[in-house]
Amino acid sequence: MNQDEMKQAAAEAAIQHVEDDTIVGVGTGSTVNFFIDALARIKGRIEGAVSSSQASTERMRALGIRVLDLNEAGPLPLYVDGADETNAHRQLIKGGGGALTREKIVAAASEKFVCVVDASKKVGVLGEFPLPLEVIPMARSYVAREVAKLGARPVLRSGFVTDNGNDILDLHGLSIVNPPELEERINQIVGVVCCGLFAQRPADEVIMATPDGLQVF
Ligand SMILES: O=C[C@H](O)[C@H](O)[C@H](O)COP(=O)(O)O
Repeated sequence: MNQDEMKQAAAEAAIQHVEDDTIVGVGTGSTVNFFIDALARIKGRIEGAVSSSQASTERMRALGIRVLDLNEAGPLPLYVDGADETNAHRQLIKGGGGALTREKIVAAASEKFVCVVDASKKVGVLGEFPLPLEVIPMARSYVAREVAKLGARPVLRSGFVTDNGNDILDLHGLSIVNPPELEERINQIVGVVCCGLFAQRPADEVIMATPDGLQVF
């Protein structure tokens, strides 16, 4: 199985969590794109979806999936999304595609967060993948100085603007031994819109595709 086949296997396995006549929260990225394709095949069974990015919205609309505003959808039973890294505690780094803020909002508004990944995403300690922060543009230098005090090497994602009109700082060089604590500290820095650590609210279930089959934890 190559990496794309593993992403597809994990994403398609998440379809079993989708219940009839519900609104599904949908994440962003190459793994979730396989989930969207699978969701399109059962679109007659669901009421619609809430999207976490412009990219996912466009893909779902092109496939005929009804996309609703989160403010009109109410609490969601299920959110399905990928991740850039996961540890054994289902704590995640997300935001490689820059969609972390809307992803965190939709995840928070959902009862169950199912994360779909291939085996390359599983790590012992989070932080090898640079941790994305969405920041208000006028605050980016201030935030960069503050996160440097935490041991990070912040790099501005050049030429990238989030769906919310903000910048992304990617934090290199972190070995995140206490993810909830770091998430809390970063959340307190003025100018940070969202931290790509999903640790205070980890995934409820990770479906990980490996060359030998699916693992669920
Ligand atoms: O902003 C992007 C999201 O957090 C994605 O879920 C994450 O980057 C994983 O994406 P992919 O499935 O393409 O590896």
